[in-house]
Amino acid sequence: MNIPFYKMHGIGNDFVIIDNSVNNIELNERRIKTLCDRRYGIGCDQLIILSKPKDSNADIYVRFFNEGGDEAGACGNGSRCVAGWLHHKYQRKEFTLQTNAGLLPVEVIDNHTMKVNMGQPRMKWQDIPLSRDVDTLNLPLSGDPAAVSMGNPHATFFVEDLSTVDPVFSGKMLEKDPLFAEGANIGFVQMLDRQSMRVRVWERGAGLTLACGSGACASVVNAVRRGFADRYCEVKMDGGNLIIEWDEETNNVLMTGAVHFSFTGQFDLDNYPL
Ligand SMILES: N[C@@H](CCC[C@H](N)C(=O)O)C(=O)O
Repeated sequence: MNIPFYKMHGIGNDFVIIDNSVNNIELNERRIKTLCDRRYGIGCDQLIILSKPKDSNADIYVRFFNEGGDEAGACGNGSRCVAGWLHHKYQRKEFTLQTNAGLLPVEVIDNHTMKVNMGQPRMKWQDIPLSRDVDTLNLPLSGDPAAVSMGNPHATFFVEDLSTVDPVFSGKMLEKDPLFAEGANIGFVQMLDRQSMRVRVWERGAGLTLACGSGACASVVNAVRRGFADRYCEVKMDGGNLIIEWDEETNNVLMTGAVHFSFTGQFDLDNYPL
């Protein structure tokens, strides 16, 4: 059985998108891992499954799976790519995505630029979630990171010089620290000035990616909380740049950046056994 898929990326963070409202394929960890595997499958950082929304205010229900097989509540770049996919299909300028982290309004700026409202950051230790009651602005870990949830858990390390950090070594070690009840995405941030920063993120369940949208949001939120940044920042990642705005009135975090279709195709479901 041949299943259509769409390969997209948001500044290098790449996704395989499957419209399951049409196909209804059965998913399990093994099948997800195989689809995401760059050696044997199509290959991507995250698999995105679209289906009919349960909420009548939403246009589509979106689920994100890391290449490791686990499900994530939020994915910023993935949400922007789904906005690009919807725009391509329906030629509208506004959509609402239903995700496991809530309803996310998206705005089409132009054919390749999408703005997602990622909602309000959560800073209480239980909401991140951490495994115990600690100050989320200064976690009791070496390097003094700050934690926040953008619908998924993030820890942000502020460093003087990003070129001295090995995000693979440190990320691997920290992702599953017992302080993070459900693991965490580990971000490393070098402030350039109050409105720009360089960021690299070791993603939970996916490793070092070229960009992480929710990680960019978390970096700006934590930089503002620490007094390092203004609420409007350019975040420079290995794959490109994002504009992040943390709105003072609504407390929502807005993310704007480019999305691109890489290719579309079909895969034979029989090669992806359950
Ligand atoms: N690439 C993403 C985040 C994907 C999920 C993350 N790895 C997690 O497990 O929370 C983004 O752009 O936000």
